[in-house]
Amino acid sequence: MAIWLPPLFIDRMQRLLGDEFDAFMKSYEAPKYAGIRVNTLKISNEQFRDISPFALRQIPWCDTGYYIQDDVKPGKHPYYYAGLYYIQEPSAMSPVEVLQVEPGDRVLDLCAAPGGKSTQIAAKLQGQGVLVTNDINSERTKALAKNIELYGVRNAVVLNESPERIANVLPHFFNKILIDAPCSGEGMFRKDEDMAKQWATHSVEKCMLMQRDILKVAASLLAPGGTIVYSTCTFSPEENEAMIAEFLDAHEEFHVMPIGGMGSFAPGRPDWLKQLQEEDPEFHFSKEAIEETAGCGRLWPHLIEGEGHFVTVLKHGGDRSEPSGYEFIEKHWKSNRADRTYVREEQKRKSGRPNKKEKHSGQRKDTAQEHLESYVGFAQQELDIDLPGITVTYGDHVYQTVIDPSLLQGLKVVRPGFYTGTVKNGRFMPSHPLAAALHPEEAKRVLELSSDHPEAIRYLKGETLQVDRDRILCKGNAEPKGYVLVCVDGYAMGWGKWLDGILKNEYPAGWRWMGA
Ligand SMILES: C[S@@+](CC[C@H](N)C(=O)[O-])C[C@H]1O[C@@H](n2cnc3c(N)ncnc32)[C@H](O)[C@@H]1O
Repeated sequence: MAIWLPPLFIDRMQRLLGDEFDAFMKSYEAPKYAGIRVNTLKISNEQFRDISPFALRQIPWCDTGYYIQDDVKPGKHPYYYAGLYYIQEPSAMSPVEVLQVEPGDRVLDLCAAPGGKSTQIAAKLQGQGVLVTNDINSERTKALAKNIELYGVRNAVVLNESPERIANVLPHFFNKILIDAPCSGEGMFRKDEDMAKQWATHSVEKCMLMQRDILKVAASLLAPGGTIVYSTCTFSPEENEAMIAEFLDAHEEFHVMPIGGMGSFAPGRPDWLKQLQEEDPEFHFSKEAIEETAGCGRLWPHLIEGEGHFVTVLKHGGDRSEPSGYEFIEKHWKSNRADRTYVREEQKRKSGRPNKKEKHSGQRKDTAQEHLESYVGFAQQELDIDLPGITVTYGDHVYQTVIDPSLLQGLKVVRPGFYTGTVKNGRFMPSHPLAAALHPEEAKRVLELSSDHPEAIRYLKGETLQVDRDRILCKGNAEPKGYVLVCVDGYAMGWGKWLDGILKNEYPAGWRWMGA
């Protein structure tokens, strides 16, 4: 056998799988599958297939997902830095596919870090609607925010919260919710041997407690007629079918929308639930709930080309015409906003909360207003772009947001919206996420680099480049001097500032190309 597996896990799988066990064990000798998913916020699926530096083979359950050879390094190409694709394990692409996100949806990704599935949801939204992406682990939300920004997402809010606290402020707000639950990770042992070693610590029992709590709250976040997708990357029935049956018994208005037995999804295992119930008095499910779990979907490493996954679509039977929490909130927001701009005044001192003197003199409000004006001036002069939502300032930072900022008060907000830039000494400095989200036709000045030329990597390493005036493509009557959107083969990577034949590099230090 190629990798070490916990003996207790082997015993359990043998008992559960019976005749299938040998084929299952053989899958651990097969190589793991590598995948990338095209980021259609930046490039169409067809265009990417035309320019892909790697040989691509379609993943059956995801239109924009492709197997790549295990020996290529997709993280070492300028297209990765331009956010053209996300490197993702093939089976991990399935939960968002079955959530069936449409432009305009209000989607919550409750356990989102580092953001693979959030970037997939954002691509499906195509900039329309709302994505609230959350993780309870503050360290992991840093990677989540970075991925949202690298992939050019304009309509997301990033939170670092418990599901309960989100439900307190946004009850019944979302029409689609993804719970990619923390789990014991049994399906990832082939991909990541450390997961096998840590299996005892991330025990099935501990994970069940977290999953149960998260599922319990999710129902109060969903609008009538909405959909919850629950997924794990583990095999144990306790974390999968048992969680679903328990949820169904507690929420009679929900049903499983069957996917098991369709396409690549093997059916759920109601027989395993019956067995659990017989062996352990802690488990008790209704007959109906047990039967419904046949509609859950399982991806098995010995049946498909990918790792182990469990996916279930839970549909709320409520009438879609019933007003959702979102409709109440939206009405309140519309009646309370005079124009498209909003000044957030009661921020903490560090990020701009007014001190007593400012509050009474109105000085803080003036500063925020000035920041807004300097952003609007920049946008009018330098961009050709129409962003959804409203502009807000948090201290010196300017964001565009699609959610009423007053709703987020009291929550730990990592990004209140799309971070467009910072105002320093009265001047608006565009952010890197703004550049990453732009298409060349939305910027006044563009420099095109080629992925075949070393200049592209030199730019990504943070080097200053010598660039002749005639290489800066200017729109209308713009002059080459100023902020330039630096692109690779037509796709934005970041900013540079051009003056007299020199392009000052604005690519942020923490994002740069490392190594050769
Ligand atoms: C399987 S990972 C998510 C992977 C992510 N969906 C992706 O595709 O990149 C599970 C995540 O759940 C988070 N988590 C654990 N308990 C949570 C809770 N109660 N509320 C929200 N997130 C939680 C963990 O910090 C972890 O990042």
